[in-house]
Amino acid sequence: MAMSNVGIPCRQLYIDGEWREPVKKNRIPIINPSTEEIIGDIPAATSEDVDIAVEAARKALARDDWGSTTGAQRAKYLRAIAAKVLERKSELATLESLDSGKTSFESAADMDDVAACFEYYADLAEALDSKRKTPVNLHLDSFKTYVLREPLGVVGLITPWNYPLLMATWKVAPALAAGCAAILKPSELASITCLELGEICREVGLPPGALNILTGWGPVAAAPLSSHPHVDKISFTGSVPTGTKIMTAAAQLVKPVTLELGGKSPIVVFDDIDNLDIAVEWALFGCFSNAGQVCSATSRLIIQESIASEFLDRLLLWTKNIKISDPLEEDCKLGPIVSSGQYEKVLKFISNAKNEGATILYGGERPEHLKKGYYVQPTIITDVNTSMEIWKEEVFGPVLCVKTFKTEEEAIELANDTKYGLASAIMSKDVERCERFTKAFHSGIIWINCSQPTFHQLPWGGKKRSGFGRDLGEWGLEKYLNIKQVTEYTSADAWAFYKSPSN
Ligand SMILES: NC(=O)c1ccc[n+]([C@@H]2O[C@H](COP(=O)([O-])OP(=O)(O)OC[C@H]3O[C@@H](n4cnc5c(N)ncnc54)[C@H](O)[C@@H]3O)[C@@H](O)[C@H]2O)c1
Ligand SMILES: C[N+](C)(C)CCCC=O
Ligand code: NA
Repeated sequence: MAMSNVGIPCRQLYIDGEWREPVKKNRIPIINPSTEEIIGDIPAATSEDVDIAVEAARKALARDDWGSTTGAQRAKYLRAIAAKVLERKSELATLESLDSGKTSFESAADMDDVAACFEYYADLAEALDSKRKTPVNLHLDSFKTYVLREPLGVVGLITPWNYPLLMATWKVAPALAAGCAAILKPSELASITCLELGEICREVGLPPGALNILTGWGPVAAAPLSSHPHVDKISFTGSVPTGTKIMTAAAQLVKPVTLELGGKSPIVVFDDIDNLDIAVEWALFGCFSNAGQVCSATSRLIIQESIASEFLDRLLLWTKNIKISDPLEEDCKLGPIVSSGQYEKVLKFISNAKNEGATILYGGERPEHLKKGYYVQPTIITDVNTSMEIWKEEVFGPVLCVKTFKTEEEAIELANDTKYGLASAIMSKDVERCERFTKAFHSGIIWINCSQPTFHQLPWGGKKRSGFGRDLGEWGLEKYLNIKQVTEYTSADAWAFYKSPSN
């Protein structure tokens, strides 16, 4: 096992710019999924702490040092956060790997993305100043009108464990750029780096209450945000069942929500591809990176029959070549699943597929050389039909299922044969065909001749059961703004709708 000399910080809840013990004083153990050992603990917030954090956020909005800031002033904080993340990049990346099982390469890439995302929203915060007040010309003498873009208020940000700090950043950075006050609730399965974000905010002097970070169990520490009368919006990334609960609770208060949920995304490969190995690598990366714990994982390979056998042969060779090890080991390409619960779920999906008559072409088990840790081999499943669970449900593990097609019509039908609609990928050198598929795919993200590359300038989100609303890009900022129209009557004349009693 690779050793790490990075210590796990012992933190409290980050509320109102300081570390505070949870009211009920409870803590949750941190488990390293590679060793199954307890390596520390995190505070477990309850609704009492949520109330205190919401109050701190309200006060921050009412105070000049946060509530009256310009975008340019907020940008300075965002840039300072980005700089601190880069300063601590190697330590934060190691913490992310220890907590979530993510390979050190992927954790380091996440930290670069985190810093770049804060920088990007710093740019947008600055740009917001010139758009804060936009006149609207009605071509009327008697009215002057304009539109204000204001911070929406107090926002609850509830995030998952698969990209712990990155998924939090996709929400925290635009929320702060917009001038909102936020309460972040990261996943209980991986919260360490999000708590460190609290320390970074403290160090850069972010005004107290602008960002509060509550760790804890979802139903106890996050659910009260959805039903809190003083939380103006919930932005959520996570599973469909939790998203449904959040939307139900928020609906009682007509509270807006953004839901970034799961997926069962297709990757369609045509026989006109120039280079088999290049396509094979994208298929692999699309499903096995981050141990398949990716909402947009292209976990259904839909391959043209004419090249299926050759493609699968190459796929097997590449898959066997993946280094599975402790995530901190050099060149590790596949670490463990995040927790024992998720590990059991992934294994159950594989055994159900077998029981339903599918073939486990490769993998499906714990790698022999790893006796401890929540490791699953990269798994390829064939002889799949469209009524099987493995075709329909999100596994959130390194499990690829394969189906073949003959015609383009059949391919698109298979691709869209899902309740989800997050991402879709096509591999083909035929430009017009790629355009046809771009239009025909029912999803919010399209990848052409690749799978997974993500840029923070572009909108991220899905349709159907994958949710609605968008993170990232200008769309990721807009949802934290209240659009306020202002109409001023500028005429000296009476309105003259009613008869004046003095006449
Ligand atoms: N679309 C995307 O961008 C995206 C990105 C990452 C993950 N995901 C999805 O997330 C899922 C995996 O993440 P997960 O297991 O952490 O999801 P999850 O739904 O179990 O948990 C997500 C968050 O919700 C909280 N939560 C749990 N119960 C809650 C409740 N009753 N009310 C409010 N919050 C509650 C959890 O504590 C956690 O912080 C997968 O389905 C995956 O596809 C989607
Ligand atoms: C495509 N990325 C960068 C892996 C991000 C996926 C976010 C959701 O799991
Ligand atoms: Na963990």
